[in-house]
Amino acid sequence: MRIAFVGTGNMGSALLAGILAAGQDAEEVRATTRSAESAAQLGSRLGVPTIAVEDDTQANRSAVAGADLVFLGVKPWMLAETASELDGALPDTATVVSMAAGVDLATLTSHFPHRPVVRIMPNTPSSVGHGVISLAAADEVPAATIDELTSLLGGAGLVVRIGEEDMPAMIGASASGVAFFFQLAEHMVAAAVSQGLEEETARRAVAATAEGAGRLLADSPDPAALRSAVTSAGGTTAAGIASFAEDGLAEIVARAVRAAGDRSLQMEAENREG
Ligand SMILES: NC(=O)C1=CN([C@@H]2O[C@H](COP(=O)(O)OP(=O)(O)OC[C@H]3O[C@@H](n4cnc5c(N)ncnc54)[C@H](OP(=O)(O)O)[C@@H]3O)[C@@H](O)[C@H]2O)C=CC1
Ligand SMILES: O=C(O)[C@@H]1CCC=N1
Repeated sequence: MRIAFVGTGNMGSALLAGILAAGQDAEEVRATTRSAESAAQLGSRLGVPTIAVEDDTQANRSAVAGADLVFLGVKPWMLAETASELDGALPDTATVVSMAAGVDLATLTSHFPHRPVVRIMPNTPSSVGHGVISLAAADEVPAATIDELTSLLGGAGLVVRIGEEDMPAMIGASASGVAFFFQLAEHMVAAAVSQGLEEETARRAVAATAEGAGRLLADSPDPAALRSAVTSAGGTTAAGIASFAEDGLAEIVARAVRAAGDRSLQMEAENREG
């Protein structure tokens, strides 16, 4: 299967790294970036032929020529411009896969009429094969295409087929959600350092704790039960959990998850109008 990545930055390269590590042949992939510097870095890091638009104004058109799957990893507001640029270069049989937050399937279909269009929402742990990739497809996408895509993306992590109406919740829970875990880790490191721990020690301890928590959750996805197993009555964890409750952690997290999803809907409207 020939694959093009148009725009291969933080998210595109994470997804590509996961797919390659799972066995996708790098020679079958073409990637593009805006700058020559990014293209050189990506090419040497992933071993994928990469062309920069800065070096070759036809880079995106050349990359998609002959492709079966075209991943769009440019910023959401660039989708319309990218679609016009690819007009006439995209093979009739190519499936278009957008990872843009804030561009809905109807808008994608209007940009790429007569092409099967799929919307995915990956997250950055895709680079190490532990991503979450939500997938919503336009009605006319053949089941065999979705199966093939699901199998490819499975190399980068857990693929969850959803209706598009669930995209905002999945953005809050996984695509943006992974950053919420990172932010909690940042605050835990800072708190430990403020109590005298060396920063490097704190970072390593928090990272290993996050990895351990993730592994336990993967085996038994019931966070409340896992938390309960750590929490002795009248003990240290109970003191910390009570502090969280007093400060309204549940509401703080709910608002953040909702804010991410709401912003995606707002962006969808902006990108429809724009
Ligand atoms: N970051 C994340 O965790 C997630 C991002 N997304 C979505 O992924 C998309 C990309 O986001 P992200 O990876 O964070 O952004 P980045 O800025 O890291 O990546 C954008 C990429 O597009 C390239 N680019 C810019 N202009 C062009 C052009 N004209 N032609 C070809 N390539 C171009 C950039 O090249 P250069 O580096 O040279 O500028 C870069 O490789 C967005 O739509 C976002 O909504 C979805 C889920 C999660
Ligand atoms: O912050 C963003 O807009 C992108 C989409 C989801 C994660 N990062």
